[in-house]
Amino acid sequence: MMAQYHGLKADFPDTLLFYRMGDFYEMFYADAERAAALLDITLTTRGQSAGQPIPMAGVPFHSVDGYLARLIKLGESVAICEQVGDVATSKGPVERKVVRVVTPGTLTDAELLSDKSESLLLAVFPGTRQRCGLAWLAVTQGQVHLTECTADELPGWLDRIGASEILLPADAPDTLLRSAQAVRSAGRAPSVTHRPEWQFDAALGRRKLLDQLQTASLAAWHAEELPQAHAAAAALLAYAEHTQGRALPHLQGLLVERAGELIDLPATTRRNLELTQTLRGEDAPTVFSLLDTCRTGMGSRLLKSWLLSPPRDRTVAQQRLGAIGALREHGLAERVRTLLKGTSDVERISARLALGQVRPRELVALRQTLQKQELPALIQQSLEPYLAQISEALAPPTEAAALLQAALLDEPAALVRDGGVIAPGLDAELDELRGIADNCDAFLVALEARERERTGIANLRVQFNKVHGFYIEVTQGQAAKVPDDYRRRQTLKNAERFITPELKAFEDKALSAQERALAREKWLYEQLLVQLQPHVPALTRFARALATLDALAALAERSLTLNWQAPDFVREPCIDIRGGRHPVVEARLQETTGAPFIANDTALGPKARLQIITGPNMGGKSTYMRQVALIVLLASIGSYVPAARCRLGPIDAIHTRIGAADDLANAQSTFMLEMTEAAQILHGATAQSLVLMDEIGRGTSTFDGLALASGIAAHLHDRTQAFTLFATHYFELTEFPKTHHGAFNMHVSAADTSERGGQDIVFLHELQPGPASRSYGIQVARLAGVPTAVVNHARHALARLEAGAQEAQRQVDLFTPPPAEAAAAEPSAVEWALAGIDPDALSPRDALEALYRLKKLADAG
Ligand SMILES: Nc1ncnc2c1ncn2[C@@H]1O[C@H](COP(=O)(O)OP(=O)(O)OP(=O)(O)O)[C@@H](O)[C@H]1O
Repeated sequence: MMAQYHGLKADFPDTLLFYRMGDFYEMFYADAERAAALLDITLTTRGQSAGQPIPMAGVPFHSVDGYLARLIKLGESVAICEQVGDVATSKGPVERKVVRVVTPGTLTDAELLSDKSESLLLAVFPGTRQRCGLAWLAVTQGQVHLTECTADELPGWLDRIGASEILLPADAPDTLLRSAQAVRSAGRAPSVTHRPEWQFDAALGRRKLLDQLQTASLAAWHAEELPQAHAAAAALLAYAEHTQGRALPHLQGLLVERAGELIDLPATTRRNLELTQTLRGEDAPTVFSLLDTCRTGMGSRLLKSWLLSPPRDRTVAQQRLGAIGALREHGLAERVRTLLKGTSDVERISARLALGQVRPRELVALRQTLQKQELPALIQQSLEPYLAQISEALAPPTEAAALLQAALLDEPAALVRDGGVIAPGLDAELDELRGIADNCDAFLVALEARERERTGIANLRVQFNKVHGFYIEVTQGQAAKVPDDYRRRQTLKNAERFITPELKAFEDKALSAQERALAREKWLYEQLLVQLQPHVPALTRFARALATLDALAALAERSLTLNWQAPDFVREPCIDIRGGRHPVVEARLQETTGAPFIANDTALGPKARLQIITGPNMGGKSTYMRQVALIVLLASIGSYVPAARCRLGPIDAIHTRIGAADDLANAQSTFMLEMTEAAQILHGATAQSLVLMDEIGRGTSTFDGLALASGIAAHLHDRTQAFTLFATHYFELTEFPKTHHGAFNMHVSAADTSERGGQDIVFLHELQPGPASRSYGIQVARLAGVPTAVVNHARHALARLEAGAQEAQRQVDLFTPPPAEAAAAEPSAVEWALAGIDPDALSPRDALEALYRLKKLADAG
């Protein structure tokens, strides 16, 4: 047995091997020690090897899911090895096989997956000449995604994809490994798995994709010219198949994603806007938790993917807005949502069906969903084109429904091996086997009656004994009358005992009827899965339509409940918002104090593109800036927005530099992090980007900070020309608009009632034109309970400082650009890029690409 174990383990050196022994999965040697530590299970020993006891640890097979879930969370992978041979006929240890490998990026088990998020597997091929290929998928979805990018762009892509597991070639450079390990998806680093280099082969990948899509060319997907991505796809598909122990017939979609198609949402933006996680790492309250009133898991997952990947092109958003508009009418959204209640997760069930892992109860849930006919009929009533399109895809695959109806009991057992899954009437043999087991006597009585009639022997008897089994007994006097097909089994003094082919067959069946009924059910179930396979693509389409409708209906419901309005998209550059609100803060206020949220306007355009926002702490600056970004994002995914009106021009990115959380894990100081993020924004933002800068520079001394903040504001205004919201505590910056025509001052209002005999400062949260008249830091400190003596001290110090500062400011002009020579001393972006090009090493295609790149840089500069 240990020899068999070692043979199997050799194929999975880095994976925990769960070796099935009776009712347990056992682990040995280092696996046992690791699992015992991770799972807190007992480490024992078994037998000896080279004079040493063999460490062993095990988990019971019936509770394996819980242990798997814990191991996967810890980033481990597990190879499940089952007994596949027949215990009764095996000589030596029963044949065993690894039937599948459970890894963080290839989960399919309903118990291990979250309803609301995908578990993604990503393969990265470092490629040649600085061009990387990426291919990714969720095994529970039907689509492979491809892209190619430069090495510089890679971290951005890794962040956006947020894979649970990343495949790299064994010889991947260290920089790539570090980039992969730096990604955080839901607060966790992905597990990195190395695969042999030869698996990253472009020709192989292309062929695999063609096979998967059953097509002769990838041109229809615009995926022919992506050799690096093909190489990644080769490793991706091979690994996915390897883990599932089979082909993945349901992967029939391909999507090429190109940089420039999506609005850029860097990881910092996703975090700062608290899109799917709060800054503390919780799931709620977030924008997604507020939006997600979907009725199904697949709807929630789709909505989340919409939120995180807003397209730049407005076609999709317009389409969704049209559908939401129609769903808002005549209570259609609510009717749809009522019908969607109780809908099963068709997407995941279809994937598990394709992988042969689906359980009987999932199929019954699928059947119930397929039998609901009201939804397409209801949607059909709407004349809205996108809903009409969805309604067509919502016609359930009736043949699959019929197969399921005929095959399965209404309340089947949880597992096929327990029996009680297949419906009566599907299979005569199973019905008979069950009949025998349930009703052996009745069969024998009926047989006896038939044989008496056939032979004319009135006292013929059908009987059973343990030694001889079933027999037909005829008295000696009547023995001559027996038909030819009677075979003598035993002769007694005054009776003959016979067996007939029919009775022999019955005997075989009866003796093992129950066992055989179980085996037959298992076989029939497998047959059912085979028969259902051709319907998987239709089921996947059906699932997609349901999920889309669910997500749209949720957005429609939200827009009605939260009083949101449809945005307008325009060609001219602008962000024009009337009565904008921060949806999450508004909802929180309503839940807690019941205080109203104060709506604010935003008017940004080419001539007024940089707001300098001042005002007291707690005044609402961060809330205001985030709300603008959220309204832009929500509009871009095709949702209604929390505003009375919103006109929005083209947007290519939302950049944010907010807050000052130390990134201790990466050993970066607050200030270093602040500047790294600022640098990324200054390099990445364009005139179509929205940039949020919250108190940049406060991580260092006043002069340093102020000088940097003014330099950054000037760059964003003069060079980048992005739409910028620039919140600051440096009053000096309120002078900025005087010399920069595209900048203007705004402030959040507050009233200090202390001077009028009141106790507190009152925040009005209203954004008003012009700079704040004064700083309220000291009032806020008093509000927070800082001792009066300290507050008084601070007041005096402030008065002295202000007097000094006025004097100093007269002498320094912060916003004068540096002398021309100093600026020229630094090479421009184009010069930098040129220095990095070696003309002799370029192919004609690369040269052309480089030329385009340089041109773009020059234009941006
Ligand atoms: N428009 C608004 N209407 C009602 N309440 C608001 C509004 N804006 C902000 N608030 C309330 O004020 C609180 C503080 O807002 P916010 O964090 O935006 O202030 P801030 O000016 O950025 O403060 P700091 O400079 O200290 O970060 C919010 O948590 C919210 O409860």
